[in-house]
Amino acid sequence: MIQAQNVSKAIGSQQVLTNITFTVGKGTITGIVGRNGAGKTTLLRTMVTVADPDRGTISVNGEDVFTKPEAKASILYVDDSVEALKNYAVSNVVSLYADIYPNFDRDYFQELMDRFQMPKTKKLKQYSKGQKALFSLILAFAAKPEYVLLDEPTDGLDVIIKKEIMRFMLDEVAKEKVSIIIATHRLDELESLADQIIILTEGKITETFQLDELRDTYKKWQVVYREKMPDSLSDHFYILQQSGRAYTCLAEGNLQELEVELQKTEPLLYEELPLTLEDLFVAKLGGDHIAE
Ligand SMILES: Nc1ncnc2c1ncn2[C@@H]1O[C@H](COP(=O)(O)OP(=O)(O)OP(=O)(O)O)[C@@H](O)[C@H]1O
Repeated sequence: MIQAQNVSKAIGSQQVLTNITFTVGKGTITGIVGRNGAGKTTLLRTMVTVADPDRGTISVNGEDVFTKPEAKASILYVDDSVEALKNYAVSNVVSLYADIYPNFDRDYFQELMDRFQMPKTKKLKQYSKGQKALFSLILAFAAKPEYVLLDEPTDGLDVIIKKEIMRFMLDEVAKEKVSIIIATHRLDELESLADQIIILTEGKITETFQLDELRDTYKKWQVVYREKMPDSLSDHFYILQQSGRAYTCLAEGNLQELEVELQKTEPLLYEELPLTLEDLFVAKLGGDHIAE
């Protein structure tokens, strides 16, 4: 388990992180979502001690990462540093990783290279931007860390590869019990992936959501009335969209009771629709916090 407690950091005169507190459990995926400049990268860099906090602590399984090097060694941060190695041969970069990370698994590395059909080039610079991003991920997971921190991991990747990577990450979490923390400004990419979402706004955590709990408390329905939706429903039903007499709404609370309430209003028809993260965010935060 990683725990950040009251982490604060200023860069120059700017307060970049303020009282950041959260927990990441073993074998889970956490999304840190925020707009550009919200402090996501600074938070990840602090977690791997590249940046020092002014206050607060970060621990792995109870051990402080700043005082216990072995605690830090279980976290691997994937940024764009592969770009800096672009003049190196692929084999040299693999050797470098194998030297740094004692659990690096060369067979698994090769398996992943084949799975993602990575071209057998000699130099890293022969990879496209997307292939370099993919290569960084392959290196990271082949190193078999306990925690992987990813900064905008799917930037520059096409839709098909993105989907494959999402599936791959879910497999890794299920199979290897690795925990993944993804910093992103794309909420939609965390759909059906994250267990927990942390919203970072101007360096502060403004919301933390456990997705299981959210899905137990919300339901989305499309409801059509002969005339309009009765006012009696509006307290527990958040209208996401209205088109004439058809409403797409989100119900919050005791969902069984609310469905009975809905039936009592005798709609012409109503049906349940799949819930998306974006719906939840619009309902919960009024749309202001959706990172675009
Ligand atoms: N080395 C630095 N010098 C000065 N300011 C910095 C430095 N690094 C970060 N900042 C400032 O800290 C704030 C947070 O930056 P950070 O890169 O952590 O945000 P981010 O959420 O990762 O943004 P993005 O989504 O654009 O990558 C920004 O306002 C940025 O300008």
